[in-house]
Amino acid sequence: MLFSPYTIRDVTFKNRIVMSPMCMYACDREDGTVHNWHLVHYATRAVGQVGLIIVEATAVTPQGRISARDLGIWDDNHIDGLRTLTTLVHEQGANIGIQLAHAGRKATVSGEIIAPSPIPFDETMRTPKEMTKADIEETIHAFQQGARRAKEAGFDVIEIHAAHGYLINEFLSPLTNKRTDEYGGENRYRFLSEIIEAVKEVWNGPLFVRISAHDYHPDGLTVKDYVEYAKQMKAQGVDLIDVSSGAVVPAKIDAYPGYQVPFAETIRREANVPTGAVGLITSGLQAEEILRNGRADLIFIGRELLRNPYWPKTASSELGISLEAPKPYVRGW
Ligand SMILES: Cc1cc2nc3c(=O)[nH]c(=O)nc-3n(C[C@H](O)[C@H](O)[C@H](O)COP(=O)(O)O)c2cc1C
Repeated sequence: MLFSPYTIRDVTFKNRIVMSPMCMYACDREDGTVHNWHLVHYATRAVGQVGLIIVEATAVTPQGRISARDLGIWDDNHIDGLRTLTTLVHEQGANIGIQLAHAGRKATVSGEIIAPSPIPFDETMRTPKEMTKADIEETIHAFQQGARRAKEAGFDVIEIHAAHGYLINEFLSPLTNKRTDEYGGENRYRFLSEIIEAVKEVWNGPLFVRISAHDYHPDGLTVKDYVEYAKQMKAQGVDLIDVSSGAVVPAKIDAYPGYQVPFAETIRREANVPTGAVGLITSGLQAEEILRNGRADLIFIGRELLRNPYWPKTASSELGISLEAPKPYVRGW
């Protein structure tokens, strides 16, 4: 199944292997524009026969950057570089998506940082400003403008980053959202809901949302809560939930092969929505097991693709499948 195509809306990925979004902190001029590094890095994984490449967390506002060297999509000037990137990846036969992100209280750029509530991540981080209604509206609009620019740049998929303790995740979790207005309490989902709505006004392609399905804290959210959120996302037209976990509050995570797969499986079964599995998936057999047992629909590979851009080739050999080579490589494949 790993090498069978998968269709969402009008886009068909040639296999189920997804390059997980990974920050490169490689913008040269600290202005968020695509650098040669990004072109080489992503195109290499396309040559390596990854079906769908999801470009790293890309900031929808300058203050929403995790670091000053993050990619950005807050200005129309970013579109040209991103279009060069999508063209290059398409030429190598892969699909390409982008992760739209706002770091919230985990932003490390200079200037004010914002979050649903004025609570710092830990003692080393700054205290964020509590967002006003106007801040919330502006940020939702920034996600919409980011989606519009992603469309103009030629991306096939948009992934909204609602995981890892960044801004949207901070609204979802009761550990970080202490608001008493209509974005807090029972309505912690509202911010994400309004972002999805705003994005869908300008984007009708495949839409993924990455979540942290467990807060790893006694008072935090668990996968049960995320089954309910996932049902709402599905009702709003989200096509796939990319299931990660943690990083909302400092907590030790016991990471072992496939440690997050049970979350993807539970959400897939109980919310009846396609899921992506991610986290220490490093072998073809492991990926095949996840797909065949109906635990997820797509397999996201992170660090293993940093070590080995030809991982799809490695996985196909492991599964005894012959994978077509890029033409110039036929003699050595
Ligand atoms: C260098 C690096 C950068 C990352 N940046 C992002 C990111 O931009 N967005 C995101 O959702 N996850 C990010 N992650 C998490 C990965 O996408 C992935 O979920 C995680 O590494 C677990 O998968 P793996 O065991 O296959 O690496 C990053 C991970 C690494 C190692």
